[in-house]
Amino acid sequence: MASDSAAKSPARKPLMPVDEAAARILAGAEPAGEDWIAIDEAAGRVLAADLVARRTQPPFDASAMDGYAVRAADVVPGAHLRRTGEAAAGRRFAGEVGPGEAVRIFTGAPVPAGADAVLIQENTRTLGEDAIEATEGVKPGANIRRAGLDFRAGETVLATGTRLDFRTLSLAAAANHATVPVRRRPKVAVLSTGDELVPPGAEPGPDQIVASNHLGIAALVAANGGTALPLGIAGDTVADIAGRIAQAVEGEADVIVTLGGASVGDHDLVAAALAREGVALDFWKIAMRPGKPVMFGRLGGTRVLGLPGNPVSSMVCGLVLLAPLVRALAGIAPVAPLVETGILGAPVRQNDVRRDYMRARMATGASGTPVITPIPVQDSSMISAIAAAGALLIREPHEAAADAGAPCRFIRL
Ligand SMILES: Nc1nc2c(c(=O)[nH]1)N[C@H]1C(S)=C(S)[C@@H](COP(=O)(O)OP(=O)(O)OC[C@H]3O[C@@H](n4cnc5c(N)ncnc54)[C@H](O)[C@@H]3O)O[C@H]1N2
Ligand code: MOO
Repeated sequence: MASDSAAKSPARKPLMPVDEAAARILAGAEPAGEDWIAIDEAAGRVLAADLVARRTQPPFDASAMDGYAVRAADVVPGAHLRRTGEAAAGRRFAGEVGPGEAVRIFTGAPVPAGADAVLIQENTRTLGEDAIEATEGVKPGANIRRAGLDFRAGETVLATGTRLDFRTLSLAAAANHATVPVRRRPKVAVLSTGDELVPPGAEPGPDQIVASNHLGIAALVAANGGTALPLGIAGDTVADIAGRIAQAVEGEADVIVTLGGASVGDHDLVAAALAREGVALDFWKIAMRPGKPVMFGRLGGTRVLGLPGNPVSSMVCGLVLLAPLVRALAGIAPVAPLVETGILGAPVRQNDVRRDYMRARMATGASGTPVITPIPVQDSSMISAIAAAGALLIREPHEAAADAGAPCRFIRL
């Protein structure tokens, strides 16, 4: 954009780099508070303390296969063994396996005393009710999971800061925790602004559109460990916007996100409303495209992030600036989105003063390298384009023109 060129307006203060804005937003952000919750409710939560195993797993030497618990020394091809009982998962064989004996055993059952191997049933033949013939030998220890193979009582199985996902939640449960200490979820109040907005499903007037940004932002907040609190849609008046911000502060939101009204038009009133509520702006406008008019300030312990209303601007700012903050407050590492490298699938022009996050298609090249091709129209109103994009191609301020095949950096969507 020509108006961004420092050369054409030498007196203008340079825009703040995205990384500095992100660092200011994150300054001092750390997880606060802890809840004890039932393990059934804990998926997606973050441990606030180390978890120590409350039992040993497996708690006994257990069979890994269906077959016969035997003394390995007895078992050679053709050996006949007396079948003396049965051990199933949950129901052990109380006796001992003596010389020339075999106990029918199933996967997960405790291995009876006296046995030192499990002969799989495929390597046996049944000789009536009470005897079997081995068709193969077996090595001592074969098909036995030793007690404590997985973990032992008293051992730290999960460290503070671990997010309970499908793997770690299972481990916490197996270690016999019915309740777990987790970090409090940061509360993120989300306010849409604009007279033109109606909620999805409503009947918009001729000059109105359907508000969508708040739902995308709420989904992003939830995915990154926070709880989104809806503040509804404020009309374009300072009083309405300020009133809802006051409500969020009263509700002890950790973060307030406003959507729209961030620019310089007569109806862009978020900055004025924030000022009325006593929010000191740390910055307003940064070297980012989309997302230039983003603003940030604090009111006591509450951080206030004003995102631009253009849907793609709000989503990209959400991903690059808001999600890291939510993750830091939730105690989830790493906070920043992963930046990967690939090659360009089409030439790109020399960039201007703003770091660009271009909506792009992602394909896989011959050697498995990601090939990133920016889509032709980069208008920040196009929700369908970002919904279809596979990546955001990152172009640094003033980055030189580059041809297809040149290395590039991107964030996978
Ligand atoms: N003279 C200038 N005009 C603009 C500048 C500038 O530097 N000088 N910056 C442009 C840029 S860049 C952006 S981004 C936008 C940001 O504007 P606002 O944050 O004030 O956003 P609005 O005007 O409220 O809305 C923009 C656009 O997005 C629609 N919108 C708003 N909220 C929602 C929502 N919750 N869900 C869906 N769509 C929403 C709104 O209807 C508008 O169409 O300013 C440029 N202007
Ligand atoms: O920054 Mo605006 O977000 O370019 O459309």
